[in-house]
Amino acid sequence: MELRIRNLSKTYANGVVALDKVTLNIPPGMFGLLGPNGAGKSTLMRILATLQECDAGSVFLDDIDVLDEKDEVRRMLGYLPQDFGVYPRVTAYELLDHFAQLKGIANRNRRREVVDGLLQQTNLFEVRHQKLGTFSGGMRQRFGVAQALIGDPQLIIVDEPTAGLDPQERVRFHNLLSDIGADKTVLLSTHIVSDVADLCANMAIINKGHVLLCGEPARLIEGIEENIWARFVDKADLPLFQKQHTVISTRLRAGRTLIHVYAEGDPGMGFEEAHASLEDVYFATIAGRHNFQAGNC
Ligand SMILES: Nc1ncnc2c1ncn2[C@@H]1O[C@H](COP(=O)(O)OP(=O)(O)OP(=O)(O)O)[C@@H](O)[C@H]1O
Repeated sequence: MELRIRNLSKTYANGVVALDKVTLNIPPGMFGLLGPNGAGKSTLMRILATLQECDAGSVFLDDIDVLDEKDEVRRMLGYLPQDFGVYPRVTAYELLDHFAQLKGIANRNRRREVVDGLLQQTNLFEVRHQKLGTFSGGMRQRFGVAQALIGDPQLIIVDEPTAGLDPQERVRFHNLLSDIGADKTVLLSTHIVSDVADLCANMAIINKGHVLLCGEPARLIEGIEENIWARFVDKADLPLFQKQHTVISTRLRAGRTLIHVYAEGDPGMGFEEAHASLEDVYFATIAGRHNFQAGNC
């Protein structure tokens, strides 16, 4: 299913503009919504998940009016919120069974089939009788996906799912999401660029309630290919470089400081053209230097 968001706006009572005329097309497959903390991602996710009202705009899931036909949307939707909490003293099986009841799967045998299937899909079948309080962060997130998948939803929304996971757990979680994304519409909100680089066929960058950029990651990288320059600098000289150039990232490489700058042409001073990455696209966009648009948002 395709999600079409048009001019969606939301201002909180305290005057914070969380979303300002957000327009996006989200086709089937994995779509990454990337932005720093406070960008408006969770607000957007909650509105799409029918948990929060917007002030203006429209959202359609194929021909379902998301803002109006909430019950209809809820039947199609699986949602893993950012602050997904579990009852620590209940087992994975028990809680999933409970959620399945709430989702209206009344028949016991059918429910068992669904719950067992989801536990297997999320690799939790072996630990299904363990209490959720004993689960690692990665296991809890996979459990969160299992509950989001009850009822075979066509649209799945996951909000910041890999924060706090160790590298192995992240890989497992990514594999699970990419399996799901093969035949559903999956909207993944994150501030971790590599999550999007690894998983998403399409993406958008959002900051301060505005969509700054959208398109296919590979094409967005192509669009910035000639504008990213790199060099090592002494840490003490960093403020000087920041004054003279658009420094979009600073990182340590084996104890030395490597900077990437955005420039239309060769900035001289020993810079070399760098192999651009999605991280460069992201930081250049957030820094306001880059607004190449590949495709329609
Ligand atoms: N209930 C609320 N009342 C007032 N302001 C809010 C409320 N919820 C969010 N905000 C503000 O709206 C802006 C967008 O917040 P939102 O949580 O949607 O961003 P985010 O991109 O999901 O960030 P994070 O990853 O930190 O959750 C922020 O400035 C935030 O402080």
